Amino acid sequence: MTTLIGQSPAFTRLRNALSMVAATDVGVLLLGEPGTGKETLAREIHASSARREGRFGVLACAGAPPDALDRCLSAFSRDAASTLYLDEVGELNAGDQARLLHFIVGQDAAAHDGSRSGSGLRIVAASALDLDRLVQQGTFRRDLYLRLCVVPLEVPPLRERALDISALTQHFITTAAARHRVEPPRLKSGAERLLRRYTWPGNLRELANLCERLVILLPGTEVGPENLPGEVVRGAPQSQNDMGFSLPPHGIDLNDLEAELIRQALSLAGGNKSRAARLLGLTRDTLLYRLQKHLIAG
Ligand SMILES: Nc1ncnc2c1ncn2[C@@H]1O[C@H](COP(=O)(O)OP(=O)(O)OP(=O)(O)O)[C@@H](O)[C@H]1O
Repeated sequence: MTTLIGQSPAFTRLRNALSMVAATDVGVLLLGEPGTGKETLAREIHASSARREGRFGVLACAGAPPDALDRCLSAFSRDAASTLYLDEVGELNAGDQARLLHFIVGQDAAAHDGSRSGSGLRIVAASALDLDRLVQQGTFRRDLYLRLCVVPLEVPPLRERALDISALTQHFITTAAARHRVEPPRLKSGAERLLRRYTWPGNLRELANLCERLVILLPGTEVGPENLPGEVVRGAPQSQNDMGFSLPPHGIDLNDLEAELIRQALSLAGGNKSRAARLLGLTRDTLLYRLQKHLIAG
């Protein structure tokens, strides 16, 4: 079982909510980007619940064979108390959505009228897609959504858990080194800083993969910034491109911006037109043409 790492405020809030829902049997919907730890959290709900002795099953709904849901539901509902994790539940086709709804409604009715003996099957669903939007678009049944989503839990992306990055990195390095039976590499402070600054679009999975790569390629050595992938070194900030400039939401006047950049280049180059042209990636002739166009005195 995975040791749950995380002390950041966002993760602590989630962990508290998790222990509250684990004590109940309500439907839980985990919402979060790929790789944020949804399956790990679903396993934690199961392991901290009264069902911990029962089975934990996983169905990846995206691309599942036509009868996979049916087979899972009947196999797991035979057990006394198990949990079924439905990953990417928004990918279920219309037929499977109807079957799942029918199963949940039947189970709830049996619990109410006392005709069910055991504790039934608990469904924990997860989605990286915005299920609410799928409901509005008519591709996901509202009645099923309401049954699955008694408690929705938002799983934060790693970029909102910067305080957890060092502990997670250590954890992934230590466990990968033990798995591969090698000495763990040690991170220099510059490398650690870059890992904390990066925005991790692939979330914990991307960090875990990088740690495993470092363990395999650099066992027992010191890891510096030069050993990290380019995107981590560059920082790849989400809202900015490689130029460090983003178009403001209200837009700009391109003509005015060009004139302003030319003035700044001339100022930086101390009035030297050839140097100013190089700063702007232009030939000297093109710069002269643009100086005339913007009526800028050279
Ligand atoms: N809190 C945590 N502490 C330590 N490791 C974690 C934690 N959460 C997730 N992990 C690890 O991070 C990796 C990704 O987690 P997981 O598979 O649960 O994410 P996911 O959101 O279900 O991914 P996907 O959406 O791609 O199915 C796994 O290696 C898992 O063991």
